[in-house]
Formats: sequence, C-alpha cells, structure tokens
Amino acid sequence: MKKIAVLTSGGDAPGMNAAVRAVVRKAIYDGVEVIGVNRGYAGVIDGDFVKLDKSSVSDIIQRGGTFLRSARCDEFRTKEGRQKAAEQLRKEGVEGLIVIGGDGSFTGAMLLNEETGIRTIGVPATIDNDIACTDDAIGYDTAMNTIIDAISKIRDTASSHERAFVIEAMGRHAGFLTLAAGLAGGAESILVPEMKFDMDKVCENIQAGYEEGKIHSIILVAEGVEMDGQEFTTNRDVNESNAFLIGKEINERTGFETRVSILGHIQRGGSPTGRDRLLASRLGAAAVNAVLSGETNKMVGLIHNKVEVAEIRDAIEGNKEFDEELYELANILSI
Ligand SMILES: Nc1ncnc2c1ncn2[C@@H]1O[C@H](COP(=O)(O)OP(=O)(O)O)[C@@H](O)[C@H]1O
Ligand SMILES: O=P(O)(O)OC[C@H]1O[C@](O)(COP(=O)(O)O)[C@@H](O)[C@@H]1O
Ligand SMILES: [Mg+2]
Repeated sequence: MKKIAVLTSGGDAPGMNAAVRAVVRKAIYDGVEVIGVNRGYAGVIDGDFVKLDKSSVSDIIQRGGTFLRSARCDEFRTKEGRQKAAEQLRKEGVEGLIVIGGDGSFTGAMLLNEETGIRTIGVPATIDNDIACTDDAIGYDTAMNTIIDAISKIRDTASSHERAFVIEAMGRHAGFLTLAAGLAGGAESILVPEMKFDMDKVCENIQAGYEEGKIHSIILVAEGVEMDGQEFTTNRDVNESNAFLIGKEINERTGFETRVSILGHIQRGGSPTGRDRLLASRLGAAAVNAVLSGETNKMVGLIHNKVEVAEIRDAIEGNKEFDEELYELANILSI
C-alpha cells in the first residue's frame, strides 16, 4: 500500500489532532504517503485533499478541535454521495481511509467499504464515549475533566448562596460522560437517559442533604434525559433543554433557590489531557498498522489497556453497556 487518507468527522473531540499526528507520522515511518481530507465526508466528496508530511502535524498534539476540520455531511448518507466519494479517493490513488469520529462516522465508513470496496479503519473519538469495543473514546477524558472543573467552580457559588444547581452535560443519547463526571465531581444526583429517575426521590435527597447540613446541591443532568417518559431531543439552535424543567420542578417542590447551568460546547474544546493524547497516539498508530496489514471495515480500540481490532459493525451496533454498578456507587457516595 502506497497511499492512505485520514479524516475527522462528526462532533469534534479533544485529541483528534493528536490522532491525526500519530496516523501521519506512523505512516511516514512505514514508508506510506498520507493525504488529509478537510471537512470530513464533505471533503471526500469534493476532493478537498491536502498532502500531509511530518511537519504538517507539528505543534498540534496539544491543541483541541481538529485542524482538518469536521462536518456533518448529509450527501454522504446517500449511495450516490458515497460513490462520488469513492471516485475521488480512487482518482487520488488512495488505497485506505482512516476515519476518526463517532458512531455516525463509522456507519458511513462501513457503508463506503461495503458498497465501493475502499478499505476503511475507524478510530473512536467522541466525548460521549458511546462506542462499543473500546473502553474509552478519544476526547472523553478531557471532557470529563472540563465538567469536573465546572462543577467545582459552580459548587463555590452554590455554597455561598445556599442554592441547588442543575448542571447540564452533553450527551444527546448517552450518559457515560455525565455518570463519570458526576461521580468524580461529587454531584448529589446524576440523571442520565439510560436510567429512569424519580423526581420525588431527587427532591427528597436534596431536602435530606440540607437537613443534614449540606448548604448546596449539584444535580448533574445529561442533555438527553427524559421527563415523565417523554422522548426528548435537545435542539441546540434554540437552546431547549430539559434541565430548565428539572430546575423548575426542584424549585417548586423543595422551595430551594435553584439555578440552571448549561455547560454546552465548552465541553468539546480545550487542550487534550495526557490520557487523551496517549490514547489518540496509540490508536492512530494502530489504525495505520491495521490498514497496512490488510484489515478493512474494522475499528481500533483500547480494552484493558491493550489495543484491539474489532469489526466496525460490532462497534456501532454493540450497544455499549451502561455501568449500572457505577451508577449505584455514585448514589451511595453522594449521601
Ligand atoms: N447512517 C449513515 N449513513 C451514512 N453516513 C452516515 C450515517 N450516519 C452518519 N453518517 C455520516 O457521518 C457524519 C457524522 O455523523 P454524526 O452522527 O454526526 O457524528 P459522530 O460520528 O460523531 O457520531 C454524518 O454527517 C454523515 O456524513
Ligand atoms: O455540536 P452539535 O451539532 O450541536 O452536537 C451536539 C452533540 O455532539 C456531541 O457533543 C457529540 O456527539 P457525536 O460524537 O455523536 O457527534 C453530543 O454530546 C452532543 O449532543
Ligand atoms: Mg455519535
């Protein structure tokens, strides 16, 4: 194999740059040429390619975002779009494509491979950490630390004013990030889409905490939580959020002064943590190994600190299991 391409797609995640750097440098080490694709699948369809050499990826391991930029591309969801993409890659002489992104990006990669034969390898990167066949996705650790930092700061003001705070973390459909950050940040209650919650209980906890001397309460809510079993999808364009409804209920039921804080896209930015840089570097290099050894339609992941190669379909459809024991532990420790 002489030439491969790399792209970043879907919601950006801190550490994507470190992953691109690893792909480029490992490929060069193996004597393979690397093409960067700008703007994810939109860039493949448009043939928006740039040759990457070892110095194109200098000074980026510490940067958040993705210098290749990312996009959500509807045309790639169509068979015609994917045919166009394959033609562009063939014209450029690209024999393998490394896709750094989340489950949506992997679905696109899988279809591209099945329909056109282009070799694809996925590298999991999403702050949601909702991809199976890997313990962690790139960006998750940084986002978790950003939330923990926000909780600490909000706790300062919450204590000063003896308030309850509803804090909304990202995760339209997944609560992995909220659970981890809530436990590590010492939130009094954690609400996630995977676990039904009882508003009476949440309020009783707050009340009991105050009676026992707590002067604040933090309720960490994933953006995808449902109220009264109603399916809910956030609409960020107009800033709708169930967190406001939850805050209002808490205020009305407990009488405690309540404020709502939506952390929003601050969670997707920032310099990646050491763990994310390490993960991105290992998985980027592993993706090159996989594609050069003839693998296709696979995802590289880290399980029990070892690089593993999985079927990309299993990573998408595998339904990452929500850790109910960890959720229980968070409840036990938050008394
Ligand atoms: N079912 C699908 N079929 C083909 N392409 C898809 C599909 N789902 C997503 N994609 C492509 O992947 C891109 C990123 O997906 P998205 O779900 O937004 O982010 P993520 O990869 O982070 O989950 C989409 O804009 C689209 O181009
Ligand atoms: O930036 P947008 O388009 O508003 O998307 C927000 C969503 O993207 C995420 O940050 C990441 O999700 P994906 O990795 O699936 O793109 C979600 O947590 C959040 O709900
Ligand atoms: Mg996704």
